[in-house]
Amino acid sequence: MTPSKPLPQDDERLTESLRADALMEADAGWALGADADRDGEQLDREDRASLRRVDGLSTELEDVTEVEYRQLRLERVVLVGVWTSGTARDAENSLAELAALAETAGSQILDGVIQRRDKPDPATYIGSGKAQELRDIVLETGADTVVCDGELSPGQLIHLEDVVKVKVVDRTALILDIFAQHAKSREGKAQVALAQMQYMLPRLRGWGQSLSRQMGGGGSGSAGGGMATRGPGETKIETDRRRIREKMAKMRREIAEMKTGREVKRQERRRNKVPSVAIAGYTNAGKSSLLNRLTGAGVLVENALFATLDPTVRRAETPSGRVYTLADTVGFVRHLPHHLVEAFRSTMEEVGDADLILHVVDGSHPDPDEQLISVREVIRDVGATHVPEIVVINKADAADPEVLQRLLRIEQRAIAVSAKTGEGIDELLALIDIELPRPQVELEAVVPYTHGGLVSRVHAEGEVISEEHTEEGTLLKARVHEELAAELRPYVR
Ligand SMILES: Nc1nc2c(ncn2[C@@H]2O[C@H](COP(=O)(O)OP(=O)(O)OP(=O)(O)O)[C@@H](O)[C@H]2O)c(=O)[nH]1
Ligand SMILES: [Mg+2]
Repeated sequence: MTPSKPLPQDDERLTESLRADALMEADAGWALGADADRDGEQLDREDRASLRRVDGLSTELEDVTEVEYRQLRLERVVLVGVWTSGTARDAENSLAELAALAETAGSQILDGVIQRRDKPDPATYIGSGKAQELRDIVLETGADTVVCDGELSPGQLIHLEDVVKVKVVDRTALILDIFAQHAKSREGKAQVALAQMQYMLPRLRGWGQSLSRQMGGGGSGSAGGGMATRGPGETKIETDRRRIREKMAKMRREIAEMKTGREVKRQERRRNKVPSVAIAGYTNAGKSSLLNRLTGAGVLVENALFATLDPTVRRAETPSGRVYTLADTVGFVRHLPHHLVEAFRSTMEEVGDADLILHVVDGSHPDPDEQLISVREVIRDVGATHVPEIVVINKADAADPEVLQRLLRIEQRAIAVSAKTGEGIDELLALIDIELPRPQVELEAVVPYTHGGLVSRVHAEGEVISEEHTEEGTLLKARVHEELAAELRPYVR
């Protein structure tokens, strides 16, 4: 057993952190030789542990709130999962996903452990005995952070931190951090910042300390300084809470305004009767790749989770020439922090408004069924179950053919494609054409050549059955929406 040295007391901390800079150099040198003397003497090991710990202390542990609030700057992490139900494989998949999330956030994974329990320990999440073992792993690997695969209560975070003596973060904080790194639009950033504040609020008590520094920055990039000073009799924590609440209220108002702008655009699209298709699916399933493949649009594709955090809407055309909009959406993930489900409702709402959902699933993933289930849960949450769905099993080039066959059998309307190679894309385009709502009015009209614009609109917004150039004008047989039908009325035969 590795002897675990007690965490330095607060008064020691100052001295330690003063020493930290000087030790950094020595530490770097040590790291290179770390593996070589892994089996060295006990004392040596203890030394290593204390060096590592100081390293972590320099900013991380003391300023845990600040770090958490912006960017976690996770570097060397150990993952911990509590396996309460399902098979061992489920638990492993969940931890593998946590690893992908942590990597996306920019960290190096040193180790991962799963603890079998009926339910998470209310005090330390994994139980105090296991927490001690975890402390040993932290020491052995030189990790500076432990990432737990779940949402921990503020108390659990603190207790576990006390035992493992490095920063402990949970899945929620991790996802929030990734979202903060990836959000691009003003609205996206504001939503993430709001979700982060919501997450922070109940966790202030435990982490106590000063919040004033972090209030200056944050995901929103809001103005710092000039914060109200503490009123008489108000404790630091109360002031901090009040500030956060005020800021949250302001942010909610701003988000509401931004939402109105987006709503207007959506209304416009609806008035123009342009059918809309929403691409939804688990994160990293290949939604953006599919959008690019279907429209030739240059949307960011990345082998990282949550590459897309802002809705992208593109114009597309069916093989028969019908125009529709295609919207890329935020990827879903299991245990999406509920603050975020709320915050990202806007993108999801787009899904509920769509005429058709392309539900993209990664056919090469170890458990695509689970992905389908969790995405459908979200679809249900945002009240979009009435929208017809095509299950697009992507990455057919990399998937196990048997898995593809099985999914195609169980899903009613499903198609296997590869956004990478283009396999199945033509069939998908044809399927979209079939599934998109058809314009209601069928008519035959002779449009004078002076009204060429109207003919183009019939092509774009309706469905041309036949077209002929006659002496009086263009003879069109077409299906169009009511508004266009009204405009064509003078020329109807
Ligand atoms: N082999 C293979 N890889 C693919 C295919 N489609 C996408 N990928 C890869 O999968 C990764 C994720 O693709 P994205 O299009 O960014 O996925 P996304 O669903 O938009 O992901 P988020 O926006 O992060 O939720 C990238 O590395 C792609 O190159 C495919 O058909 N085959
Ligand atoms: Mg994407």
